Amino acid sequence: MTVAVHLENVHKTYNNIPVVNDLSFTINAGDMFGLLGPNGAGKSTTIRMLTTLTKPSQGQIEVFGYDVVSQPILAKQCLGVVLQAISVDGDLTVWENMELHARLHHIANPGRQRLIDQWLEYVELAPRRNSLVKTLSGGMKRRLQIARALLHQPQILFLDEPTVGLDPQTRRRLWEIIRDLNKQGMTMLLTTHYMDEVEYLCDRIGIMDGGKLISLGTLQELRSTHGEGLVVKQVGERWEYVFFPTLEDANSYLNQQENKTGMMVRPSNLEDIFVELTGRKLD
Ligand SMILES: Nc1ncnc2c1ncn2[C@@H]1O[C@H](COP(=O)(O)OP(=O)(O)OP(=O)(O)O)[C@@H](O)[C@H]1O
Repeated sequence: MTVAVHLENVHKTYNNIPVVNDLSFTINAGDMFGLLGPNGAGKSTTIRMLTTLTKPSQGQIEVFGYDVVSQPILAKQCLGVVLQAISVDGDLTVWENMELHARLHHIANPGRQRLIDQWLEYVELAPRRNSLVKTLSGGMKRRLQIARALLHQPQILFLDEPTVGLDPQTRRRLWEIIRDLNKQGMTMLLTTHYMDEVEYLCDRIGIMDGGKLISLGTLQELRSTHGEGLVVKQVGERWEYVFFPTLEDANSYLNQQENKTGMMVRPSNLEDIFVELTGRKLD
């Protein structure tokens, strides 16, 4: 199994304040990995370190075997990145944005034109190739960012909150693109604070809070660790959640109760686990 990303005891501090704290995990080639966490958890900082945009204060990061600090150029050749802020130039056309990026990556013709055509076609922006980027919708700009990030044929794509601020239909469309790229063999790491996004897209999930990785695994592994069955109890004005190893355990607990008023059993989900781990809900 080829290792795509490896972080070992990674720390990042800004003005002596830790924002990423002792992060260690591995992503294998072909994985679709989701980093879930609330605002300020350290997800963007982690992506910035992984993509050589900022250096870790401590620890080691490798992308496809290349150290991001000592071999940044080689690491950058393997990776594509779609940052949270729309980073395409609004005063250039779609085509010019692609062309500029391709030239920056020293992609020579005739291959350059073919690759631009291919990726614009893929993200369904070919009909808008001569439009100024500032005239595109948010979803189109995001798709352009993705097409641009794929031009130099990276092995891994990093997406920082790719669907934030997009309407539900546009989100779904982007999800299909992300999923399809992964099916074609592209390793993906995406950050998000949307539960449904990780549940729908990701085969492994890392939960970050306060700069730390507080849980890691597949959804099924997380559910097995924290409990697959849940009893929800109404206590006065609030709801109390009690985890049980299995749904049957939760049911038998409920059956033993004399007064079952305000109690309900259901399978646990990612949101329950997140709330259990962090003590709060995501926005
Ligand atoms: N350049 C910087 N200088 C100082 N503090 C920073 C800098 N970049 C990030 N931080 C701080 O680091 C913490 C983590 O921020 P980060 O953007 O990595 O979190 P996040 O999980 O991606 O959240 P969001 O979803 O809001 O982007 C925050 O408290 C943020 O204010």
